Amino acid sequence: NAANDATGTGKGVLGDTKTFDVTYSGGYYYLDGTSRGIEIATYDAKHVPYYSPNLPGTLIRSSSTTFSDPAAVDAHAYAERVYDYYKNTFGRNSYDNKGAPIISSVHVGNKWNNAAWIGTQMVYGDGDGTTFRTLSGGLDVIGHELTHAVTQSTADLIYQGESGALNESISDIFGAMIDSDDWDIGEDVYTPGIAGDALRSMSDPTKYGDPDNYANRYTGPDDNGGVHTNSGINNKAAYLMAQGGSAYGVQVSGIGRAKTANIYYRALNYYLYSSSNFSSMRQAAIQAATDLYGANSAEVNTVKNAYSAVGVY
Ligand SMILES: O=C(NO)[C@]12CC[C@H](CC1)C2
Ligand SMILES: [Ca+2]
Ligand SMILES: [Zn+2]
Repeated sequence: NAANDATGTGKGVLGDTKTFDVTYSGGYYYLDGTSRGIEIATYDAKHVPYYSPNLPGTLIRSSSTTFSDPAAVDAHAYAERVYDYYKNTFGRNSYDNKGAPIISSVHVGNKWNNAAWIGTQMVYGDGDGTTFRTLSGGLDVIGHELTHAVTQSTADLIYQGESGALNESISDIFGAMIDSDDWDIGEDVYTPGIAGDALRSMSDPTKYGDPDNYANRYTGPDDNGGVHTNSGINNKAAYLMAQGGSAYGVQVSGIGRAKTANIYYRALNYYLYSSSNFSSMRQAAIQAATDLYGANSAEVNTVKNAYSAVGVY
């Protein structure tokens, strides 16, 4: 209850100090905040794998309000940031819009170069220190993972083929909207020894070998039919929608991040469905923009041009 609410503090993965909600009980402060009206709690998995029945692990506590585990500090503080984004931007109360608790486990697996939404909670690996540093250190990664939960609660896009690529792209789009200073994904945790690179680029997916046009999509079996690759096609469309630009001879005038986020959020909630493909993504975005801005609006025109620019009709 409010009486036990307290403010914790600690250094994150990149050495920055942040504060977050904790609860005091019996001589300890726990990474378990309830001041937002929902529970946000962070656990130490103690290296069990992401499929272990022992998840979430041990609720992280400290004998003072200072927390010394950077992975936990960022997982907890960034979960609050992502909750606040969805609540403040769209009025959405947690990933299910019904106030579901947001549970995260850090130190999952052994030097695991990954993070995931496992259907019930978020899990973060520590990385091997070369390919990744501990993955909760990226706000866009946490935004990406929690958006998988939002997608699961709305369109529930099937995680393979074109619907799977859209599932991945929706997570990248909102990860980039929340981590709002760039159009890269994972830059804060990817290859700590190499400056300036990222796992994926939305402004130029081809920079990291992902397609930026439907004609160049991957059609093989790997990675559930290339869900982390073909996401580049829709990521490029979203980038062009927000920032403007030209691709493959098509000019797009940008409508900004906020309107782009509104269009995708509305498409996700009302027009996308589990087997949506890229063509239905185009239609869903046009319909959402029509609802929001009018049939003959500049916004609708931009949506059409953005999808034409990436070869999606
Ligand atoms: O795209 C992803 N999951 O679907 C990633 C892979 C590395 C970052 C953490 C999780 C992004
Ligand atoms: Ca980023
Ligand atoms: Zn993902």
